[in-house]
Amino acid sequence: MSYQSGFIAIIGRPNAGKSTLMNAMLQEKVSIMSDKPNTTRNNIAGILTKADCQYVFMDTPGIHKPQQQLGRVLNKNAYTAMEDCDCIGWIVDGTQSFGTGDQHILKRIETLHKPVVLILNKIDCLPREKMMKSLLKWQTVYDFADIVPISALKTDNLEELLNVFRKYLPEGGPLFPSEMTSDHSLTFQLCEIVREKILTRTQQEIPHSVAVVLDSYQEEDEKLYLQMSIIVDKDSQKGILIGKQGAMIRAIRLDAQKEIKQKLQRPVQLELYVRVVKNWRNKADKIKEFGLDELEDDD
Ligand SMILES: Nc1nc2c(ncn2[C@@H]2O[C@H](COP(=O)(O)OP(=O)(O)OP(=O)(O)O)[C@@H](O)[C@H]2O)c(=O)[nH]1
Repeated sequence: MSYQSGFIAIIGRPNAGKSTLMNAMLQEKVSIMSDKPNTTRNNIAGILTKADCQYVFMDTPGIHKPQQQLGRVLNKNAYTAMEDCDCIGWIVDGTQSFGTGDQHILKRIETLHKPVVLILNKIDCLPREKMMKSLLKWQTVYDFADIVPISALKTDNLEELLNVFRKYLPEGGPLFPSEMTSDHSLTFQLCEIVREKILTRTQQEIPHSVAVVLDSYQEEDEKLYLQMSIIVDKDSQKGILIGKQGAMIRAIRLDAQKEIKQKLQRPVQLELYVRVVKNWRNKADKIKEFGLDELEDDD
């Protein structure tokens, strides 16, 4: 039997469960996850290699109505993945009904003429009757190549989803080495771990206002010394992130340090600094500098 390989863009509204799904399919954490919308900012490739097939999943930022330049860049990252893939996996939160956000995604999809698999997620929260109703509704929305109900969180029906995706991958050899699970650098992954811990511990505007960059990376014997900057766009946010007597930043540092240690299987010392770059989310050069706009800006 011949080998198949190709790109699958996992798209959807913020919080639909894109990153949870991708990590569950890969059985490895390649994308950070949180209950805050717009957790994912970059297109992240997660690579799953099987004996006769290689899936390259693109986890994309949630498509939303942008308020800032950063929001426009995030949407653009998602649209590019949709244009460049072999198959689109549109994931929706099954507990929510079809809304204007979905309408917007639909309009984009209609222009692309690609196979679209509708993934009805969070069925662990849906009584069977509601799930059937929802499936019927989605069938009327578009001529989907397939519709697959799943729970990304409970890893329910994921084998079926992989079998469905496979139908739409072209014949061809592996696109990446079989041992590779992500296309992002270690630096990117380490900064994302820190950002995830910030998202988990903070509320309101903070999660959307931060960027994390690596300032220095040094190895001494076995130990790794990392210095990172957390960028925020207002002085008041700096105060919140540092917290009372430094309690918040200490907690974030310890959470992140623990996960980085586990990931790298070696001793790690992490230092974090909070810097204010006023209104950075509206500055194209800063968005690029912080690694969020990987693409040429053509609109
Ligand atoms: N109950 C339930 N919760 C889920 C499921 N999948 C994801 N979630 C939760 O939904 C929230 C958002 O999940 P993410 O995977 O970060 O969503 P996302 O679509 O990547 O979000 P953005 O990066 O903001 O676009 C998290 O709190 C997840 O735990 C599921 O199958 N069932």
